[in-house]
Formats: sequence, structure tokens, C-alpha cells
Amino acid sequence: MTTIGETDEPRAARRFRDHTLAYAPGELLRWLHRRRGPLAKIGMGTAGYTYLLGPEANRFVFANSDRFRWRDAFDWLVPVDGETSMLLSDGHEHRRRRRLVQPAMNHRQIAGYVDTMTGNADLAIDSWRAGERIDVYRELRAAIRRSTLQALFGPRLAADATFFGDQLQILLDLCDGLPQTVALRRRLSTPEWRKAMAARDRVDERIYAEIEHVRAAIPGKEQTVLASLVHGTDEEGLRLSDVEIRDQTVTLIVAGYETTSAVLGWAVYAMLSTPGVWAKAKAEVLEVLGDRTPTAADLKNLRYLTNVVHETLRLYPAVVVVGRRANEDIEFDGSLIREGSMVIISPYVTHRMPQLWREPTRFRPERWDPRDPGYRKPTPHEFLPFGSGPHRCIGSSMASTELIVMLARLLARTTLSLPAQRIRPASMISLRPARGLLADVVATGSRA
Ligand code: HEM
Repeated sequence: MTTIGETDEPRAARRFRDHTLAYAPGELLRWLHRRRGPLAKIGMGTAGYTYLLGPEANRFVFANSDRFRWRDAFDWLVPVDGETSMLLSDGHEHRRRRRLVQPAMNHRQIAGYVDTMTGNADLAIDSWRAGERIDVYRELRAAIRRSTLQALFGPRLAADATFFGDQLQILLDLCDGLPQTVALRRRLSTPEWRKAMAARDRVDERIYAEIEHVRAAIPGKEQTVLASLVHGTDEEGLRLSDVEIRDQTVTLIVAGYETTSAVLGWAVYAMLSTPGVWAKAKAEVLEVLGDRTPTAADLKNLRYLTNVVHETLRLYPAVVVVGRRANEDIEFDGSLIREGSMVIISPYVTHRMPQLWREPTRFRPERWDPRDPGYRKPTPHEFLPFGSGPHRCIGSSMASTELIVMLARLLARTTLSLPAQRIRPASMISLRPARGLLADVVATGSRA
């Protein structure tokens, strides 16, 4: 029997070899697109959905952002993110809330988070022992949660990362169903609803205490996003209310770890199940970094690993569908979309279209290499894991950096293999391995 360390290839379980996982509701949308083309209406009136599928439909929705609204498209996220979350806001309110977060997400700031990301990946890896079976998705999810809290909100909130993980999970579980189910639970005040509201109260209490702490500190002493939210002012010199600060904080924490950890889990799955990928990425990491930990300047040299991340975001976009509501009657492809209609676009469908991608369901990081014979740079309407337009993911650079840094640490320090298991992609908030992702730890190395 061979082990990973002795061969060029990881010992992926035979059943996963070169196997791209499909997400059933996403596949249904692909079928709908094949049958009906770029526009398909399901259901009646404002209770129904208008699916706008494919690159032309994406382009149309992004180019007409001002004709759509976000507020009641994401109602089911209100219990977690709050009424004033930027994700659920429109127009001026959206701009003022987003503006105060933006500086923390620029490239220079993100470069400063690399050590935090490395440290948190290392902390997880330190606890793994050769011969052990771990849920690698769950472990890395906890690492990303700590890392997000530490980078954006500082050490005090990061110290409570487990508390936030436990409480927010109760809220996320509440929302991890059909929007109608969430609304019904709310109306009937079911035990799930009450449990989630109690969890929300505990989260809020901790965040409001932290807001007070930051407010009482000497101005300029705290350099976190929370400090920007507390002390920053909008164009009219107005500050955010405490509720607005709370809602942006929870939105950033949840959006920061829920999506990124899902993609990280899929990256590990794809690398271990596609022959040659783990070995090639590992060789690159060793060549570029030697036994150093990565710095921001190294990331551009980890080209193959960057392509692995792109390819993972293509096949497993954490956000399978994005919704908006039409603000007015709109015409697309000869059909009328009535004011108030719920419009859905889908990165998942677009990213698996054979018209756009050769061998669309094959995990092939090389397709992102300009030297590859089949290379074609996709447009923003063809590759849209982070959306586009005024609500484009504010954390996209942070997420990409975190994915590359954490994968680089895994590659440098571990040898993993996939045991046979049932992996079930599930999604409401993000496309993730619902029952986790088991990996056997074949070997681990010490920190650099
Ligand atoms: C791989 C990881 C991620 C993916 C795939 C992802 C995807 C997305 C997408 C598709 C949207 C747009 C939604 C829309 O158009 O309606 C979005 C918005 C958003 N994302 Fe991400 N995201 C990721 C990571 C992050 C991270 C790390 C953060 C913050 C730390 C973050 C914070 C946000 C916020 C706050 C919004 C709302 C922006 C607004 O409404 O203006 N995301 N994300």
C-alpha cells in the first residue's frame, strides 16, 4: 500500500477520483436553463420567482442594478444580519453603511491580515496528529471564524470566537431552509424561532458591550472595523446608530466565515480527489516559500494555487443564487418582469455552462493559466462568485487572500487523504459540505 508522502499523488478514495460533486437544486436550475433559456418564471405574481440564467441575464441584472432592490429579497436573513445590514439595504442607506467598512477591505489592510490568517491555520494544524481522522471543513471553519474576528474586530472579540460560533450557528440553522419556512417559524414563534432569538440576544449583548468599550477608548487607539463603524461619519457627518453598528458587525462576521470556509472545504476536497493537484500545489508552495510562512508579497507567485482557488470558486460558488426584487416593470428577452417580482440569478448555473467552459464539470486549475491552449479570460458576467454591481462582495480580496494563505499552510504542513464517506453539498446561505468533510491525517510537519 502506498501513502501520500511516498507518491506524487494523494491517496484519494477511489470513489472520489476526478469526481465533481453536484448540488441537486443547482442542477435543477441548469435543467431549467437548458429547457427554457435565459428567462424562466416559476409560480405566480410576487410569490413566484423569475430566474434569469446565463451570462446575458447576469449582464442585464448587473447593468440595471438601480431597477432592483435588495431589501425584501433577503428577508429570510433578517434574523441573523438585522434589518439595517448593508446586504439588506438600498440606495443612500446602503452606501453610508458600506462606506464605513470599505477602508478595512483595501489591499493594504488585507496584507496586514496575512499573519493572522497564517497563525489561525497553524493553530488548527498544530492540534492534528498523524493517523487521526478529522472533519477538515469544521476545523478550518473554526480557524476562519477566529481569523475573521481577530483581523476585523481585534483580540477581545476573537477570544470569544467559540461563543460566537455556537450562538451564530443556532441562528444560521434557523435560516437554513426555504425563506417561507423561516417566515412561518417567525409567525408561529416556534421553539426553533425562540431558541434562535435567545441566541441572538446573547450575541447582541456581547457586541453592544464591545461597542461601549470601543466608544470609551481613546480615539485612534482601536484600529478595528468596529472602531471605524463606531467613530466614522457619513457624507453628512452623521454616525451610525448602535443597531446599525451591530448589524454590520454580525453581517461581516457571518459573511466572513460562512462562505469562505465552505469554499476552503471544497478546495481541499477537489485537491485531494483530483489526481496530481495536491502534489503540484505543494511543490509550488515549497518552491516559492521554502520553509517560510507566506507574506502578502508571496501571494502573486503562488500562481497554481491561485488557479486552484479560482477553479474551486467556479465549481463550488458559495453563493449558488442571488436574489433581487424588481422596483418597476422591466423587459428582458421579450418578456415582462413585473414590479415586485423576485428575480434570481445563479453563479452555479453560469459557472457550469458548456457554452462557456470546456469540460465544465472537470476540476482543472490549468484552465486559468494564460499559457493553457484552451485559456479564455472570462468576463464578469461569466465568472461571478462575488457578484457584481453596488453590492459586490466587499470581502472578496480578503476571502481570496485567506483561501490562498490557509491552503498554503495546509500544503506546507500536512499530508491528507480522503476516506470513503458520503459528502452532501447543501446550501441555503452557502454551498457547503452539509455533513462536513472527513480527512485522514497521514502526516503533519512543524511550523516553519
Ligand atoms: C469565498 C468567499 C465569499 C464569497 C463566495 C462571497 C460571495 C458574495 C456575494 C455573491 C455577494 C453579493 C450578494 C449580492 O449581490 O446580493 C457578497 C456580498 C457580501 N459579502 Fe461576500 N463572499 C465571500 C466572502 C466574504 C468575506 C470574507 C466577507 C467579509 C469579511 C464578506 C462580506 C460580504 C458583505 C458584507 C456583503 C454585502 C455587500 C453589500 O451588500 O454591499 N464576504 N458576497
